[in-house]
Amino acid sequence: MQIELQQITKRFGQVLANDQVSMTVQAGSIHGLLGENGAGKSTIVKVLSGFISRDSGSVLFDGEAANIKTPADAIRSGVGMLHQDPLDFPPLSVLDNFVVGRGEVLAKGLFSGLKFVNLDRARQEFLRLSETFNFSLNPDVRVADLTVGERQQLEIIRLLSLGVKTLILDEPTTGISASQKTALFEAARRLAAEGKSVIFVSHKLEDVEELCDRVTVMRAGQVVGHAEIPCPDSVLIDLIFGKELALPIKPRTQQSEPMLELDGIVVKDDRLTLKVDTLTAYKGEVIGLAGLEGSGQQLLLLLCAGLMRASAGRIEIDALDMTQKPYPAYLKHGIGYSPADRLKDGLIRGLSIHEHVILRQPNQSPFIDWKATHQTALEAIAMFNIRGKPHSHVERLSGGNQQRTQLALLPVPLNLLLMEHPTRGLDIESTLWVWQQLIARCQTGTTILFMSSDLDEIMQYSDRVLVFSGGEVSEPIAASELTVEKLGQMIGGRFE
Ligand SMILES: Nc1ncnc2c1ncn2[C@@H]1O[C@H](COP(=O)(O)OP(=O)(O)OP(=O)(O)O)[C@@H](O)[C@H]1O
Repeated sequence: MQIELQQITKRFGQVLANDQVSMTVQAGSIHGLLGENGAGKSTIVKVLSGFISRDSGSVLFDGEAANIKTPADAIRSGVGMLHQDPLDFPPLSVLDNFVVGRGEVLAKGLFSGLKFVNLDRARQEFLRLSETFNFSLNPDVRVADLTVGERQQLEIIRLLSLGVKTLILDEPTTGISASQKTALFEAARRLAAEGKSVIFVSHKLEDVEELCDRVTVMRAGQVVGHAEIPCPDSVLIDLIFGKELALPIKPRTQQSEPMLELDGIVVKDDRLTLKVDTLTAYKGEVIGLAGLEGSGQQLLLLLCAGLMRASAGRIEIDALDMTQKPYPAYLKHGIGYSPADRLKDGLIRGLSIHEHVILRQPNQSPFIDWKATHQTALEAIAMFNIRGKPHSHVERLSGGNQQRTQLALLPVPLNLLLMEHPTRGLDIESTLWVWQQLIARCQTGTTILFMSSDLDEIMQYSDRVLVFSGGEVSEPIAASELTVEKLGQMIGGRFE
């Protein structure tokens, strides 16, 4: 099915998110959609998939005007979207999620609106599709127990079973393993070979170059260009940002004064027991935590942030014994935490940037100084280059601007900064900018521990790396002694 978007305009209040956007996606192609944070990519694909309505413009499927008002309309017309955070029902089983949105009308009369699902037939179809795409999914486990990559696989086959001919993937490679990414790319290529089309929204140029046939680039709500792949990185970067970008350089840290010392640590959650015999992180050092999601990296970060207690062992930060101390003691001792799920754990939906700034102020007075805090919010917005106003609600900011807001709220100075996926969902320029800020903090003595599923990021910015595999942790390894291939093997459990 050929898709044509013609002069789509969408405004949110004063923000012109899509300004006369036109693009054509050919049947049988994989079409990349690139652009910096806030460029308008999610808005245009949400218009196409019926999640938001356009103000003006038209959508044509195979030359015919399409009237899409809801996601169900879009799916009926053959367009389905895989969201960055899959829109599934975690307490239900995989099979129950698979049958959502389908069924046959069997009854007439009083019950004529009801649809019935033949679960045996659905199971057969589920297993067939799962096998076709090499997705190893168990229909009987709860979705809450799946990894992000498996939830994506489930959503893909659910959409395909509903007859989708154009699949929109919104940043699908963040937070999934290398093998899941291979299976995802193979599935996309298979769909294109069958004459279906894939729209691939991403910030990762290497993924776009590996997968796409052509790309459309957006900036500030408008389409600024199209390119056939292969295309040099420099051309794409120039289209995306309108300028060249320079990599921030991190000087290697001298291992002198310890900042964090762990000894005989055992920390558990309901899935995993993590043991760390000894670990010393030095002032100004960056330690990258590599591993599949759920291998213990987050447990270590939560422990060091005082958000989880160890069942054994000792933790010392900047020469102070913090073992079993409560969370406020960690805050007071200059420990900062930046969670991956910005809207669930980092920021508060429904509150503005200004209100977040107020919450961060030390409350020496029972009264709020609205004028002074408004000024502080303005300064944070200017300093962190946030595209938003003090009164902007955080859930309305683009992903990149939410991350900038979260960083702007971290106290200065900090002894220890613990970060989950510091640049997940950020465009290249924002990623470089975030690391510039983090490197500047290290130069004033802050120690950073960060987890990331992006092995290049781990290699590029870490002084040393810890590899996690099923609760086991490697010795710290100098990043200079690692390659991405070696790191990949270690993540697979080959520590020797
Ligand atoms: N529901 C909304 N209400 C108000 N403004 C919104 C809403 N959704 C998006 N915007 C604004 O529209 C602009 C485009 O946002 P959009 O999410 O489409 O960008 P994006 O290119 O997908 O960014 P990112 O890569 O960061 O996800 C941004 O300025 C954003 O703040």
